[in-house]
Order: sequence, then structure tokens, then C-alpha cells
Amino acid sequence: MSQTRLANAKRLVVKVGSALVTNNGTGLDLAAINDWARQIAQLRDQKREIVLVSSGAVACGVQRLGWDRRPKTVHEKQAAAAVGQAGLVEAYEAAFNKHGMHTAQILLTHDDLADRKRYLNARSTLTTLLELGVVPIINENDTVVTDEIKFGDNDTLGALVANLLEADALIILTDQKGLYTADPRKDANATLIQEAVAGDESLEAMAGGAGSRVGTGGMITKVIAAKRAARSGAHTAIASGHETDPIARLATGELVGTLLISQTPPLTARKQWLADHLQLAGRLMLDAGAVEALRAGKSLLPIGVTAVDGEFERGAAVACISPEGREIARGLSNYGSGEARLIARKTTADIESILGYVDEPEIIHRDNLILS
Ligand SMILES: Nc1ncnc2c1ncn2[C@@H]1O[C@H](COP(=O)(O)OP(=O)(O)O)[C@@H](O)[C@H]1O
Ligand SMILES: N[C@@H](CCC(=O)OP(=O)(O)O)C(=O)O
Repeated sequence: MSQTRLANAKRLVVKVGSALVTNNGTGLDLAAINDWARQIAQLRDQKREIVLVSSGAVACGVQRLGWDRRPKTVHEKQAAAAVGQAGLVEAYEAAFNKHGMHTAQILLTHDDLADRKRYLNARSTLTTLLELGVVPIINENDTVVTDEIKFGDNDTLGALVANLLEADALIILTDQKGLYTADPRKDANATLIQEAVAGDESLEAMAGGAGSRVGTGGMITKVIAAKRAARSGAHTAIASGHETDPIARLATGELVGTLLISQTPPLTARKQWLADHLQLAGRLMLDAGAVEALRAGKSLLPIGVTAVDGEFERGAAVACISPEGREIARGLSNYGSGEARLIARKTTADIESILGYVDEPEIIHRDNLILS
């Protein structure tokens, strides 16, 4: 059934990683880029919509600047990305032109997707490009990102784009055949997982970090990306870009690499946006009763909050932490951190006498809350 679902996928996000786009970290693999363009053009002929999330800006910049190694400092990487991003989109535009198609460059930061207005704008621009038959080529806006606001790896960005566009599938192409039971570079006995449920916690234990000096994130970010993509109903395939026609074959429903299936009912668009808030302004510590209430779909009341961590304003995105220290949910706080501290452990009826007013009876309303 899951295979049929990929065969029926109309809107697909394809992510190609640094480990694949580049020749050993310096320069672009133009043959590979031409090959992906050919496969994507085939899918366009079948009236399917494809968005490409591509890494490779830093690697291309390193080559253009004539450097003999990847830079170490952030500002050198950002400079290389700025030079190389132009080369990256030139390469894609030339490759797609051969099939009578155009590409569009989209550079995103986390802030663009965390702000609801900009999120909606990004969505309408992307859907307009798809209606025009243009292939959006998305990368992180490396020039302006700082550690606090960056996606870091493009797997996360691919998942957020799949959420943003409510795509049916996320295809992550990398330098390994898929997800193995352990990093195959380190464990010769590792075996390939063919199919699993996205979000299955045992998968995170199998996945390790990046295997090369080129890639960022490794397999763990791909497994987490699949969990995230599943929230809007997208299945994720992790496959090798060195296979013959991996994109085209996956899109016919063939099982190539690892398929991580979405089994959870898709979240509403608003909850989806909330789930995509990667930057949290603070933490609310909950007691066991509150954890149970949240899991049962209820709102978070002040009585169940034992402590408040961080400084934040009303409306900020905060994490809800269980007594064992696990994030069990995140949501938008109806109270700033100062007020939240005053009403923690108190009944809703006490709020007015403590604060002199009641904004909302709950700290986080269930409509603004999402279980992790
Ligand atoms: N369980 C695993 N299965 C497969 N690959 C793994 C696993 N754990 C870690 N890896 C490493 O993840 C690497 C792919 O991630 P990365 O280097 O970030 O590539 P990309 O640039 O395509 O995102 C592989 O080369 C591999 O060494
Ligand atoms: N934005 C960076 C790529 C980030 C990165 O390497 O991500 P990944 O392909 O997931 O290993 C670039 O274009 O060079």
C-alpha cells in the first residue's frame, strides 16, 4: 500500500545532499545534475510537481575561488556559499533548459518559515512556480544565517518544505543506499532497512552523523526529517543518488533504498506551522498529571506547570517538558515568562487575584499545542 502511495504522489520534494552534488567537496558533479534534471523532466511530463532542495553552494564556491579545501570559519563558508550559489543555479538552469524547463532560485532561512506571514508568502510563491511548470531550486540562505537561526543541514529544510507544500513524498538522495541498522562506514555488518514507520524511535538509535567531511547532519537528520515530513502526510524515501534513475523509479512506486511511511493523520495547516517552529523561547516543566492531560488532547492549565525556564513574551513558542526531562509537546504560551512563573502551580480561579486580570484560563490552549 505504501508503494502505491508513492506511485500516486503528485507533489514531490527531492533533496540532493552535499555528499552527492559535489565531487569530493570541491566543484559540482554536472553529470549527476543533468541526470536528475532528465528524471524530473520525465515526471513533469506525467503532470507531477517537483521541488528540488539542493546543497552544493559551498562546494561550488570553493572551486570557483580556487581554494584547495573547504573553509573552516563561518564567514569563509558564507562567502563561498554566496559565490557558489550562483554556480549551482546556473548548473541547474542549464540542465533543465535541455528539457525546455526553467528553474527558480529560492533561498530560505528559519526566520522565513517561523514568521506566519512570510511562511504563507513562501507557500504561495512556490505553488505559483509549480503552476507555471518551473522547478524551484531551494537552498538555505547561507549568507545571512547565524547558528541560532540556521537549519544547518538540508534534510531539515527538505522536510519543512514538504510540510509547507503538503507534498505527498520527500525523496532524500545521498551517498548510501538508504538507512542501515548502523553507519555502514563503521559497521561492516550493518544491513539496509527497506521499510519502516517514520517516527519509530528505534530508527534514531541506528542513524549516525555525517560520514564524510562534505555532508552535514548525516543519517540522523534524515530520519528526523522523515518524522517531520510524516506530520503533513508525506512518505520519505532515502536512497542512493548513484543508483540508476532513483527519482523516476521511486515515483513509479518501486522500492529503492529505505521507505519511511507516514502513518499519522496529517496535522491541520496551523498546527503544522507550529510544529515547524524550531526555535523555542523557553520551557514549561510539567507534572505527571499535566503530561497525561496533554496526551489526552487537553489544554495546559497553570496548575500542572511546576517551573518556567527562560525569558519569553506572550505568544512565544515554548516546549513542554515531562518530569523525566523529555519534550512531550510544544505550543504558544498565552502568558509571558514572568506571569507564567507567578501562576505556575495555581488553579485557574486564582489567576485573577495573582495577576489582577485573566487573559486566558489556560497557559496553552489545545488549538495552539502539538504533541512531539
Ligand atoms: N545508519 C546509517 N545508515 C546509513 N548511513 C549512515 C548511518 N549512520 C550514519 N550514516 C552516514 O550518513 C552519511 C550521509 O549523510 P551526509 O554525509 O550528511 O550526506 P548528505 O550530504 O547527502 O546529507 C553516510 O555517508 C553515512 O556514513
Ligand atoms: N547550504 C549548504 C549545504 C548544507 C549541507 O551540506 O547539507 P546536507 O546536504 O544535508 O549535508 C550548501 O549549499 O553548501
